Amino acid sequence: MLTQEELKQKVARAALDYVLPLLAPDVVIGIGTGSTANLFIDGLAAHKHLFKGAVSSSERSSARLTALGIHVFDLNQIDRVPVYIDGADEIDAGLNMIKGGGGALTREKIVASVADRFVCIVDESKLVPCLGKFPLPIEVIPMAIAEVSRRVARFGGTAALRQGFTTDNGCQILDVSGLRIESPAELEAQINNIAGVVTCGLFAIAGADVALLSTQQGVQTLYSPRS
Ligand SMILES: O=C(CO)[C@H](O)[C@H](O)COP(=O)(O)O
Repeated sequence: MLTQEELKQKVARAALDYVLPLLAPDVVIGIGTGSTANLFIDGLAAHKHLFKGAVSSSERSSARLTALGIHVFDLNQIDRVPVYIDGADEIDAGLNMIKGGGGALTREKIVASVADRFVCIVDESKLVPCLGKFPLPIEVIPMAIAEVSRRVARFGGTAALRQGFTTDNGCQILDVSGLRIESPAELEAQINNIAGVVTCGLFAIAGADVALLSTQQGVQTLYSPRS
């Protein structure tokens, strides 16, 4: 029986196998945030001579990439990102996700939106029939915390301020529990439309294109029904 850590290592290796054929001297790849993404970064470092560099979804990942000798570009300098590799907190069969457990959801959404392909790397504990057991992170402009909390209560959720945490964008995170997420894309649009919300951690309007799912039986590849 593989541990969750071993499952993460296997999916990080599978992500490396996925990315290696895409690497070329002019290629900049997108890299996410979290323990699974970290394992991918560590494996990628051995191949740094094969590609130009990376754009990253957090200061933490940028620091790790830089320390391993992978050049990190400002996204404003880059016009093409062939692939974005990142984990998730929950993913469903339609490759809709909840992300932001590490608080990097906004930059994750930005880098993912630039990338041609979002490849989500998860262990099987993250695959759920319906999103919402994992509290939904929402990045909020600090002055709007009380009002956004009241607004999300209308969707059936209870918001808790993530204590002692400030995002890379100088904002705060509300973690919303108790949501029943039947239409993830619809809820994503509704929450993102609340004044003061930077973005919510639902990735459903544009979910992942591919998921590499690490199971006890091996790594499975799932494709988005949208693609
Ligand atoms: O969205 C994220 C960070 O904001 C991560 O992708 C998510 O929290 C999964 O992390 P891990 O790979 O450590 O389980």
